[in-house]
Amino acid sequence: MLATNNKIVIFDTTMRDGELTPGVKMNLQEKIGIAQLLEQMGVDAIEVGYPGRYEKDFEEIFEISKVIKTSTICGLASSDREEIITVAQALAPAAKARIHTYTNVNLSNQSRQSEAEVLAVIKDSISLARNYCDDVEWSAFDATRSELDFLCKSIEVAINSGATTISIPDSLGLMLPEQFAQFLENIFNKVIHINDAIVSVHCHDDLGMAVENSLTALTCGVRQIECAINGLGARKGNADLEKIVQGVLNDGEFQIEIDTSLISIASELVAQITGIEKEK
Ligand SMILES: CC(C)C(=O)C(=O)O
Repeated sequence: MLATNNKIVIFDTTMRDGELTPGVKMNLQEKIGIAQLLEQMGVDAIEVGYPGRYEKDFEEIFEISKVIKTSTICGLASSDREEIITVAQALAPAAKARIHTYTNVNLSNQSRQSEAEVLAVIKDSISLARNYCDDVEWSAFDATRSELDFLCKSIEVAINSGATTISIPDSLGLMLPEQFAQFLENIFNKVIHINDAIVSVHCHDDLGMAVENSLTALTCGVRQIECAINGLGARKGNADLEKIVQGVLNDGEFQIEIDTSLISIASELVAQITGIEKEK
């Protein structure tokens, strides 16, 4: 069943996935400047870092959580207990906090765990995150290379365990728009409680399809798009925030609350900090 609400949540990952762009590192002051501009712009959720993996990200999330009031501040963790507790501690000062936790659902990638074990990991990690935070996003890492029935079972467990946003990443950017739409439609048809959570997409641009795939996803019921200023992100990057916002506005069917006049200022600021100009 399709979602009926037409509000699109804009989730920015310039400072988390964007920091995986080859050669890019941002310091605390730079991240504070970017976060303030994203907040002014009206970005709903700002992902600042991954403190379980990168020590410097703890202080960045903690300090940015003190200054940002209207946008949700988000930090990433794997399903590991210590990583979830660390991100919860980093988010402690936030007015609006989100724990984003992920689990690899492509079992062909890891022969160590059975389906039942992975489902238990999903349940335990999300339940733990919910003890700290009412707003928990769960990402099905490598979803587009996973087995569909297992992916759907995983999503059902994630929702039943308290995830409020479910993200379906195209982690390696392998999908073409029609394929991705069919894949998402299958998920919406098979997961019984899918409309109890906001469904998100996180598309990588390896085939140059991140923006098109993300916008196509809206017609399938997706209501959050993960994107980055100047399309920064691992390998070829993530969906470019400016193109996503413009695409949503042009469509006219969805509601979005972004001050578009600030996007070029953010683009220039991020280009100056990273040394990477936006591709036209
Ligand atoms: C952790 C997840 C969201 C990710 O970055 C990816 O799948 O690309």
